[in-house]
Amino acid sequence: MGGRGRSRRTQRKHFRDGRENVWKNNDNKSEPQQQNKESSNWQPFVAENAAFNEYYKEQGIVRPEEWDAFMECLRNPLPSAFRINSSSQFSMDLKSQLQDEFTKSLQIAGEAEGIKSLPWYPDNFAWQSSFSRMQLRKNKSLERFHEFLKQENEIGNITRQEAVSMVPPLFLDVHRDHFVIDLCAAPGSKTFQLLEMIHQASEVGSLPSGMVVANDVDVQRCNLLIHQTKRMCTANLVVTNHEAQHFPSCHMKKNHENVSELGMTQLLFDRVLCDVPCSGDGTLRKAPDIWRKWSVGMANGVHCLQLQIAMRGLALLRSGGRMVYSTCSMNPVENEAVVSEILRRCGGSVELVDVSTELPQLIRRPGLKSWKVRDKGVWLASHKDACKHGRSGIVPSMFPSGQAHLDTSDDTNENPGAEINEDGNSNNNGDVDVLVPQVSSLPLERCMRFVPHDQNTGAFFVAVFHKISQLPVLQTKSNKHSRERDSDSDEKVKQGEDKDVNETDVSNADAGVLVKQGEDKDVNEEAIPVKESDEELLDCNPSKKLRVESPNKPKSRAEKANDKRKLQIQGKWFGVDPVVFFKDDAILTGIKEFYGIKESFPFNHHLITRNSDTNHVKRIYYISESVKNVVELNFLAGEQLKITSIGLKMFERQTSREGVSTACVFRISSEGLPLLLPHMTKQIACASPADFKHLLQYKSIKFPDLVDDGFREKVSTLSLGCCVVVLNKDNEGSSDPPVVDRSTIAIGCWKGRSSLSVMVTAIDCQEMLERLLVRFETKSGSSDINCEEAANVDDAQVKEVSETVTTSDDVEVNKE
Ligand SMILES: C[S@@+](CC[C@H](N)C(=O)[O-])C[C@H]1O[C@@H](n2cnc3c(N)ncnc32)[C@H](O)[C@@H]1O
Repeated sequence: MGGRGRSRRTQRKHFRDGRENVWKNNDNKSEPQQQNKESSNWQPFVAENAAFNEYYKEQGIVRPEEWDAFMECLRNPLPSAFRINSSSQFSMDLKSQLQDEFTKSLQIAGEAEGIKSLPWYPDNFAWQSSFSRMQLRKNKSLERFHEFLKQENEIGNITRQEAVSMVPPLFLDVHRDHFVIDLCAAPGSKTFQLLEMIHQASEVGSLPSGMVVANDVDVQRCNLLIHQTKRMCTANLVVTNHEAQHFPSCHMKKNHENVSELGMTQLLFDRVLCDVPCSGDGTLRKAPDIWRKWSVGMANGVHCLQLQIAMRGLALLRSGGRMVYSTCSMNPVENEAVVSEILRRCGGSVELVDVSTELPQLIRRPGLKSWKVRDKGVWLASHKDACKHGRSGIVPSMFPSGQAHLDTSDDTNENPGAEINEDGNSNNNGDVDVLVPQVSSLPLERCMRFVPHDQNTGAFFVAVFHKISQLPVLQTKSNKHSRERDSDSDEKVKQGEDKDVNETDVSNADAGVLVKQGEDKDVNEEAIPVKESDEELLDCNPSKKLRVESPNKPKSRAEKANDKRKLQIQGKWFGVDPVVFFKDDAILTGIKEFYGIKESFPFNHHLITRNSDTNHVKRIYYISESVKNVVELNFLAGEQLKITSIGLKMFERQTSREGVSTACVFRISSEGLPLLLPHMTKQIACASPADFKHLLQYKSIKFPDLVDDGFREKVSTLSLGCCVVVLNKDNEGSSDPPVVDRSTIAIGCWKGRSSLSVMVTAIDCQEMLERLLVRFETKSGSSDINCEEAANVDDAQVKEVSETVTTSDDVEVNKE
């Protein structure tokens, strides 16, 4: 069924402006220069950075003889790539169009292909073009292809995504029944991919038993994430807004009476994706401003956060589950160093998976076993060097051995340590650390490095972990730092919040202290002293506290004045509408009766709103069984999750400008229609291809202008208000209600007093028209859908859609 995705580009704009388009200013001659060089602040990008060269040559990330090819590739703009949404109704049509039409039309005379499918991506669903985004925008001969990409991306039939960025979800091995969390998810291209995997091969009208939690700390970027994932039209997604390293445990108190009913007591995941924030130098080809900004400090500065996030990810992972850690950075401090520290901290409870036999066509290189750390122009081969030089920001886990050098008291002056200074000259004083960098004994060759010149991509790093058993118990500290943290927690308790498992888990996860593993041991139970070195690591990146509303907090004047919104901030989290199960029996019975929703469809307990005031509910969202369980658990755990978006918009309150009084004020939203239609028995009419096409073309048609008598008669029997028009593909008699399958094409409409109007956005109408034209033309050469009857409909007769069609096109954050 059609009608995927509502969208506008506004929300993407600020993000795009920040990250892309930067090649516009690039002086690189491989791109046409379109910038007005007269503009006073125009600065060419220089694709060169001496510190970058020095750093990566020394780290040996590519062999010396490859260096030039590596740099040459990095200086060239990234070819644009995209993925067909495998769960889209039109996925096969799109694949055919790419294979049959664009592969030929984009072939550069006598040169390589203009587009080709990526051989390592399953089922030819991922494609890469030979053109950069800039070329697509500026080159007239690529206009049709560019329009195709934009439209299909907006609808949700494809996702434009860098090729190597598609790799991490592939190694997660996601199944339909998996609970998956994407801890750093915005802007959401990997979340979208995960959702596709969950939904793959779903029967029409049914939902998978798995679900995805997509989290990001940044509210703006969370909005982008919501915007991206809305295109997927899924009831199996929860978007949250937490610091990943502090992601709540969300488990109910032991012996809670609802435990058996719910079947789960704690929110654990089968799959965890940690696509962590990073220095991003793997994206140099699409963001050449990084050439100017790059410094070693960028990587050193995020190492601790990356580690904390990954450790939290493992704590949230079920035993037996898989976690993928990835960055778009080439820096070993953000990559192999983090992986090594994870392995050290987790002992035998986590292993690095050898995935060398998975996706054999994907070219990858093994992780580094040896590297050095650089700080403020000085090379450091061990933590000992860092101590000698008073480099407090450099922590033991950045080095291959991970070993802390604790005693810095006497030998600082005695042996200032070896170093290579800013000019690259050795200041070595005889300390072998620098000359012979540490070599890790961990199986880091199992990590995967993707370098640009191997398959004309960006650079990426991916490591796959398997959690064998519960992590070693991470303990509360008995020293001054832990006391400080404890006093924070105490304050929270005083403020009225339950001392919950989260906070304790958070500090423990931060500490990441290794102690003996205890079966079924609660993380809170034991207190074991920790080494000072762990304290250093813990403290290297202090994080902000969760912002929790305190019930006893006196109200500010602004809050008092905001009484109208009072009900909407009754949830636990400031600024986030509460998640409320919609239980208004009268409305629900009315909806079920109006659309003839079958009893077999799981309905009543699957509807939620974001408004406690049920009399003024505008939108009702549908949630899958898996998401319902998570919401219920979250309530029982004291609303640990800060949920910014959840579920699939299924019904929207609709008013008619004509003043038509309808028996049901809730219309079916385009997003919800594909799921609901197979379970509906009323308010459905089957249209001939000609009438269907007219509706898409003219948006509103007066009853006498409907071409097909049978369709006109059927429409006359429908109640006033929302209805569904299904395309009668073969133009033959169909059952009533029609049999719905994956190929069924349907649109939401509004039956007014004198006309039938579509309730689908313009872009969805256009897309559907185009797809139908292609399908019908291919099938019969000259088809009904391509008929000229539209010409008989006098344009003057086609008035504007008379009813208010409320399509919230911008990012909708499940707000009322
Ligand atoms: C590399 S991007 C993720 C890209 C995303 N996975 C995708 O494929 O579209 C890293 C994200 O981490 C988020 N982030 C940064 N610090 C974070 C934290 N402490 N917790 C959660 N997210 C964080 C950033 O806002 C950013 O959106």
